[in-house]
Amino acid sequence: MHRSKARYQHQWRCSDVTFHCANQGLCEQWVQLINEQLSLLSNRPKSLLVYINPYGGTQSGKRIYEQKVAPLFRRACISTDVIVTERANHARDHLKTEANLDKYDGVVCVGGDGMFSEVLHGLVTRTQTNNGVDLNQPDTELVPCSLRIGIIPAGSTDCICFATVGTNDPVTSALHIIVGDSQPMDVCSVHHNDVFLRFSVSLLGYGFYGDVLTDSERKRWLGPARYDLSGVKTFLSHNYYEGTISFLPAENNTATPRDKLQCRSGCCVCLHQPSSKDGEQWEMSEEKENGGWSAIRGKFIAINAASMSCACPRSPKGLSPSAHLADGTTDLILVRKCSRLDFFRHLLRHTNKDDQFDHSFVEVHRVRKFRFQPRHRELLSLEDLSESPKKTGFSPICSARTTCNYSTAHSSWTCDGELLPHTAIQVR
Ligand SMILES: Nc1ncnc2c1ncn2[C@@H]1O[C@H](COP(=O)(O)OP(=O)(O)OP(=O)(O)O)[C@@H](O)[C@H]1O
Repeated sequence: MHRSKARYQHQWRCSDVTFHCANQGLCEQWVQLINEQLSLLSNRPKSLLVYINPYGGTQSGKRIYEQKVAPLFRRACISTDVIVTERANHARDHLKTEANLDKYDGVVCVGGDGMFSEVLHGLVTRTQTNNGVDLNQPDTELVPCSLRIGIIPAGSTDCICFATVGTNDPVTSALHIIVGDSQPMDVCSVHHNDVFLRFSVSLLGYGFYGDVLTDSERKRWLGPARYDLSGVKTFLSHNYYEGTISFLPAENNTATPRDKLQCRSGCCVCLHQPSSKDGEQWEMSEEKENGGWSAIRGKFIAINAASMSCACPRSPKGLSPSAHLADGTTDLILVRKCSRLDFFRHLLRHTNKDDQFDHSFVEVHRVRKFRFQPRHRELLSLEDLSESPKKTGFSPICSARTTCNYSTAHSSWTCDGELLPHTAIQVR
């Protein structure tokens, strides 16, 4: 009841307003004047490139676009080029190399968070390539993209749409796109040594969420229900992982992850953060803070970095309810080894009003950068493997001892719903 009410508050609907006038000449003047005024609104897009993932969520992306969104774009006189993707990474590769971006005012993705991530990677990579920026340099300054990305939700979780628009509703998103609304968003770059891995805008999760994703990938045929099944299985496995997490706190930031502020469009915390235009200032303040790195070594059930609240219909507050969309920080949440019951109590707080960080085994830091180093090297030798697997409870049934040890010494990082190939990462 409460949830649907909250979601309804953010829903937009089209409505018709009829003006009456007996004089046809005057009517025509009105129409001409309204059209002239609309064409002066430069933030409204006139031409869009649309990618539809026909297999996202319940496989209804094409129908959603054709029935709910295309008619609105037509009424708003927006011209579109529509590409229905034929394979994973089709949209990313097309944007990276082929798409004639000068033709468009924005790119729209019809799908879930994975589809958004594809479009983000395509656009950001293309912009860096065009400007000669080497993504493998972890400290390089990225050139901002000139095109905006619109999301028409048609995936399983649609967390990025929910966290930015407040609801997962294709009509609301289409109307925001039509009127030219925009919301800046932090983008984290993730490196392994000096190799660029991926960008992240929502959740980087090691341990619990990494394990849920790893398991759910094997159950894709189940559709969105796979997350529930894998969630229960991972919860019962109750694994923990050892490693060292180092981070650079966002010291000058006035807001904290435990204040009750919720970031919304026009948020004053985000508005007062250095923008990419102030890049030089930013670099200088980072230089000064270089000594300010902290390190925590321990056994963790979950390490989560939330660059936005990560709210979704199931968890309306998200993993970090007060995380900001565009303040240049991410909220690093460390859940240390604890009992299964305690971890359950922590998870439950994602769905109710209680402070989810108010547990002795949970800590949260607002950071600008962090690094993670697993205790065991990624390619383990047989000697390393002789150490006992780190488990607190049920062990998966497993015949090859070496495989068991390797898989229990490491989790994987989920990066906005994609698995990373390395566990030792640097994030900025
Ligand atoms: N034509 C296609 N065939 C197969 N996979 C595709 C195709 N187009 C895109 N994909 C891939 O499908 C994956 C999932 O898509 P998407 O994010 O749209 O849905 P989802 O996973 O159901 O939703 P969410 O990410 O919100 O949980 C993406 O990683 C994307 O790269």
